[in-house]
Amino acid sequence: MENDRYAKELEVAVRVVHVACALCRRVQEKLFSNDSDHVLSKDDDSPVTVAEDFSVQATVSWLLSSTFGVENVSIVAEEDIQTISKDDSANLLAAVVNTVNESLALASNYGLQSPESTLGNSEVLEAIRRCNSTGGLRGRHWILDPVDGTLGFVRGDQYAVALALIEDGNALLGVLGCPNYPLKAESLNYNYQHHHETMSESSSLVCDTSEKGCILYARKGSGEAWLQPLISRDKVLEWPNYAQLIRVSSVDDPALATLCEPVERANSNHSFTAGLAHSVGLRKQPLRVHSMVKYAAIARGDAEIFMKFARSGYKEKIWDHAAGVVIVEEAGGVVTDAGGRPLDFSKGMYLECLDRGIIACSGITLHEKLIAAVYASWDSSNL
Ligand SMILES: Nc1ncnc2c1ncn2[C@@H]1O[C@H](COP(=O)(O)OS(=O)(=O)O)[C@@H](OP(=O)(O)O)[C@H]1O
Ligand SMILES: [Mg+2]
Repeated sequence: MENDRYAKELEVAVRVVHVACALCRRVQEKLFSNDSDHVLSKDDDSPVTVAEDFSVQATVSWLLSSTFGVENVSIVAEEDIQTISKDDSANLLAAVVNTVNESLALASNYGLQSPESTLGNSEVLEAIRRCNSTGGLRGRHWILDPVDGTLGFVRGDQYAVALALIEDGNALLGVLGCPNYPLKAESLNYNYQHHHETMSESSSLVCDTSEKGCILYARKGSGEAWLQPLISRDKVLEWPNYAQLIRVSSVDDPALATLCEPVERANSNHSFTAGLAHSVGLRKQPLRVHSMVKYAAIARGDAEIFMKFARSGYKEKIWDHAAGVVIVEEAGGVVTDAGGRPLDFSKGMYLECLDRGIIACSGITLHEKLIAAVYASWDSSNL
């Protein structure tokens, strides 16, 4: 039956992302209790929790392979095996193996199989190495960003675990774990560190922990996007875990619409997007949000527009978008490049054919206005 297609894959993917989010929350708790061993540096010098990235990648890889069979699982993921296989990476590997085993031991709480015995170095390395697919036009591939928005993660702000399934180049399933996105978002400027300080000052707020963090997911063509709360660590995940349907905002008046964009100027040209925003009549201050939580915000109706215009020469990666695009589209939104074309996930690891930038909107009215504004202003921009 058409409706049952990919139902198992989607359920497993959501359960796996629950495990990954629980892992991230544990690491982040350690990070903010002054355990700074977790903060290492990536080759590009951006602060990043390298151990965390590898741990999530190994955990997701092991769980998908044990559920569907190693031979049936191809994964395209952000982290490659080089960094962790170096001779001087023994401490990093030990930390990762430890975190992976802690996480997998809890997998049965999420309805997944835990390993019969703890994994050794070589098994964890093998799980990471298996994520070496490059995707493409043929076959079925899982697309994973283990920790998207690493800056947001180290700042105690927004970050996401993103898992998508593409088949023959089409993004079919999207799952976004957003561990710091409150279920009832008064503000996307929500800050984890501040939240914890406030909680320790006031015991009456302790019950709020269950209100923090959610997973969004959707299957392409279903016309439905769902949100589940994360569960606290002493609970067992009962499917479908209070899943609720989500829908994009119905606001189509630019004066009332909220724009979301990357925090870092290096990742998107803020002055160009400000020009577009002004020319279509946006009046509100833009929200700068780390990670694919921007897609989650559009899908949930907390904002109406997401735009990203990277500097020329930067190639967008499929794992930074695939899960978010499926969820926004099924929640009723529109996502294209700046030429109005759908994002093409069939060209390998990169969005090779991307025209200039990405525009995601809650509806077609805002989207058409923005595309027209890009055409009107592109030539005078310096991008
Ligand atoms: N120069 C440049 N331009 C555009 N995009 C870049 C660039 N460098 C990195 N990246 C990718 O952007 C991902 C983070 O995007 P965000 O929207 O979360 O950025 S921001 O933190 O809000 O500024 C980030 O994902 P993560 O590495 O998973 O955090 C990168 O894949
Ligand atoms: Mg990313």
